[in-house]
Amino acid sequence: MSTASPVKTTAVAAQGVWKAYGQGEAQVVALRDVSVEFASGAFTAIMGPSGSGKSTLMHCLAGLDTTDRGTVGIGDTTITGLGDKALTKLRRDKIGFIFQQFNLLPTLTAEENITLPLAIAGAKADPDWIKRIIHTLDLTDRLSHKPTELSGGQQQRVACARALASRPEVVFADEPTGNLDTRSGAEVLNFLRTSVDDFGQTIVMVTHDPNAAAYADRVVFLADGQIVEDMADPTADKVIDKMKHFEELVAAAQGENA
Ligand SMILES: Nc1ncnc2c1ncn2[C@@H]1O[C@H](COP(=O)(O)OP(=O)(O)OP(=O)(O)O)[C@@H](O)[C@H]1O
Repeated sequence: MSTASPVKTTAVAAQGVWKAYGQGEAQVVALRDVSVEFASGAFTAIMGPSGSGKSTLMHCLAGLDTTDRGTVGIGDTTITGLGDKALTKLRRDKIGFIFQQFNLLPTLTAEENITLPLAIAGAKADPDWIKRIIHTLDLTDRLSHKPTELSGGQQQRVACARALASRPEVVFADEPTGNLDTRSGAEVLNFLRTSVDDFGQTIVMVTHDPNAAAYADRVVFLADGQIVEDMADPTADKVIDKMKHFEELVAAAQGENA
């Protein structure tokens, strides 16, 4: 049964975001006036060439980095200008993260890794919800294992369960299949898709892989710090085709910035 609301609200929004690193001649402008909205209950992929600003955008959206100009909102909270303490609380309460390197704590079991963020937040786990995620991820037999006793695919499925445990407003996934073989990667992507379709989860995923992007509802393409394309209902072929034209897109974006 789908729990997603038929009326799409905005889970994450960036408005006029600029971000530069360094000073003077050495300055790199990573984001140039980026405005983008991510609907609740949708799965969006962010793609673009290396250095196009994907990680910077995700870090700014997730409150892991500050913007130079512009605003970012998560749900009904404007996070721009929040202090460290408020940002930490917001990330803990409203955001789930999935990283390429899994980032599980090696001394804890799979189950402890899944529930640790809730414990740190002092929040009570919803046992039925946790059970449902663990069952969907086929981790029931692995809960007492430590990360070193799990395959890469199993570790990433534990990381998925951890990200969803608090039912966050949005899950940011940074190359979640980058370290996985094709089969394990497909299992993780199928789960992310299921979490959107069945649980109404919002997902924003950075990826280089057109096959991974095809699991999303939408692909936002970045080039040279700007959004150059917004594709609905992607297929791997459509994405590959678009990537072939990236040199033209980059040239067009650079022409506008000249
Ligand atoms: N902390 C930093 N200090 C200086 N420059 C940075 C920093 N972080 C990113 N950059 C620069 O900003 C630009 C955008 O980087 P970003 O990592 O967002 O790109 P990306 O699209 O995620 O790249 P990749 O696909 O290679 O991970 C690049 O030119 C990068 O070198």
